[in-house]
Amino acid sequence: MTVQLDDVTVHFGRTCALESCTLTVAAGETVALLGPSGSGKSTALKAVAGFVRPSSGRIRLDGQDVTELPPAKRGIGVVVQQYALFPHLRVEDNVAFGLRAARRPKGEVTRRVAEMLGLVGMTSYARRFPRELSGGQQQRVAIARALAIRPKVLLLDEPLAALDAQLRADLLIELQNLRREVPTLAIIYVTHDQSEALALADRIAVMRDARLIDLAPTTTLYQTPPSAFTASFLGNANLLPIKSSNNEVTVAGHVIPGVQPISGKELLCIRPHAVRLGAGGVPGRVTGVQWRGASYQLTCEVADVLVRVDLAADGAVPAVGADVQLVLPSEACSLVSR
Ligand SMILES: Nc1ncnc2c1ncn2[C@@H]1O[C@H](COP(=O)(O)OP(=O)(O)OP(=O)(O)O)[C@@H](O)[C@H]1O
Repeated sequence: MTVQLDDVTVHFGRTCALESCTLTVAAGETVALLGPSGSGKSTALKAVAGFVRPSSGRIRLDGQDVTELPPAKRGIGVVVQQYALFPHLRVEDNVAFGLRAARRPKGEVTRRVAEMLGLVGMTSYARRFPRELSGGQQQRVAIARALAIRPKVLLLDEPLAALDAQLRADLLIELQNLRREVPTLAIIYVTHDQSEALALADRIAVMRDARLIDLAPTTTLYQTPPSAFTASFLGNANLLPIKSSNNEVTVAGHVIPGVQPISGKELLCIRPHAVRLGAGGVPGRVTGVQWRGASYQLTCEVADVLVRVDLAADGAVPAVGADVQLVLPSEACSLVSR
């Protein structure tokens, strides 16, 4: 099922929580809404679910306008950060809840509950109460419950935020498996954690100050971000001031081969792992060396900017104070606006 936000604006009193948001998520596609706290991610999700009413704009599912439809009639599965299971119901009854509310036949409910618990690896916990489960297990049950009604759209709002690092990693893998097993599901995944967005999403929509500012396939956005904000939000980024003239781009007076100027783009973005040390690069001086286990991170001063460089831990590492040349391969460079 295709999910469409068409020029959706949401106000809470005087606060504009979402401004003119337009986004289409195709069947089988996962789009992450990524952005800092308060940027409007949850509001966008709630507008799709029907929990908040847009001040203007329309929500469409497979082209059908559902803006006026109550949440329960939209056939959407929702999972939020605080698992919100019914505490007095056993796991199996939590998962069965939506099916029973829809008055599905008993045999079907039993079959479907078993199927869903199998999908999230919780079959042996069917008779437990939520309080007898870990956070990660509760979140698995919440996902099973959301999927039990066979929604064509799944909305996930920071589903891993309350979990510790190991559980987050485990559940991220489960969600990847889920995508394979329910290949037509459209998923909108709200997070402020770029690693979750990178791991899961086909496309990422970056939100800032109630606006969707950048939207592109995940790898494109990571490798060639259009703005400094998106570049930094998606991971470590060096953002180096450039000068453009005669079809050339220079960093600290040094021409970067293969990079063409673009009007309005004043910074060169390159990830620390893409910078190499070698002859013919931009001259700099090492000001810091940090061991990170699998790599070293160097800080190098180039003119008056600091450039971070990741070097494999098994190679030669220059000492603090050493003069180096930083090679910026053109295929790893993108020009971004401030
Ligand atoms: N029910 C509400 N009443 C009033 N203001 C609200 C309400 N819900 C959200 N807001 C405001 O709308 C803006 C966007 O909030 P939203 O929850 O969508 O952000 P978010 O990006 O999901 O943030 P977070 O990552 O912290 O959950 C914020 O300024 C918030 O304070």
